[in-house]
Amino acid sequence: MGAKVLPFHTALHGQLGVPHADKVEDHAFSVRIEAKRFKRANGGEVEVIRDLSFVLTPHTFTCLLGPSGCGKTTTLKIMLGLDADFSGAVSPALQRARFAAVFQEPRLLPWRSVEDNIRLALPPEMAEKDLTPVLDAVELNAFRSAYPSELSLGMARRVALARAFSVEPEILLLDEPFVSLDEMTANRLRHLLLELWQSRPVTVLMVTHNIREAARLADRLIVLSPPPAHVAGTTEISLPHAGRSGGALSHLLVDLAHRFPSLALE
Ligand SMILES: Nc1ncnc2c1ncn2[C@@H]1O[C@H](COP(=O)(O)OP(=O)(O)OP(=O)(O)O)[C@@H](O)[C@H]1O
Repeated sequence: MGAKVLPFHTALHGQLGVPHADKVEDHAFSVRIEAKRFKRANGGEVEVIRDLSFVLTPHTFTCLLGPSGCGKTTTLKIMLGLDADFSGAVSPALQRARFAAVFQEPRLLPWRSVEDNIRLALPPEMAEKDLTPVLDAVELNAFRSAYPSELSLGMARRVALARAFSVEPEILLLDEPFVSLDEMTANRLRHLLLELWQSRPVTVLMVTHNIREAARLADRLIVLSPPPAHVAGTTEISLPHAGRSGGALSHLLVDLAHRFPSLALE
């Protein structure tokens, strides 16, 4: 199955004041996984992904949803170049892009301060970068000299977000970054992510199980099938983010649950 080119999201580009690309194909980030298999301990193989293709339109916020074990993390790993053992291809634009990734575990070096954890991720040309704005954004300036053991999980996740944003990525991949946080902290971080995403052009792909989270953050959802995973459906969410609360959010969720019944069961 060939890569699908999905419609260019002109409304969002207008909203963010981002110049239109001449041709989507020049800039879009495409992923085509014809097959991904894992070896089993008994010597057999299991096919986790088959004919999974999607295109990320630049500067959009996409959520990747699907049943547990369908290959979402594996897809991110392939995109990050951490798993090359698959048949298919990712677009050259994707391979060239500056990446940042945020995982469930903040993955901070315990022997380094907050500031050093962020600074270590910077490319050489940004070595002297002023980190005050990004630390202000995550409200951690007062903790820039603190060590990870002195931080709560929510604070450590904020450091991970700040680290990801400080490298000024073209693509930000997030793998359930807010799971197992209390709802208030998770909401604060979602809001922060949205603000950071709106503050500069970055293409975001976030894996989540949380349909409510996806409905609040994404402007596009990609829903995967059970394994071997392929794209079961995609949908655009055009409702402005500021309006995604109360009755409007409930309507959106009902509509999504109707369109993708498997998500309602997650
Ligand atoms: N290194 C590995 N070796 C063998 N099997 C693996 C390996 N990594 C993942 N798998 C298998 O591949 C399948 C997909 O795993 P993956 O972590 O990508 O799923 P997921 O959709 O992210 O799951 P979840 O939503 O539960 O986090 C699972 O069945 C998993 O057991």
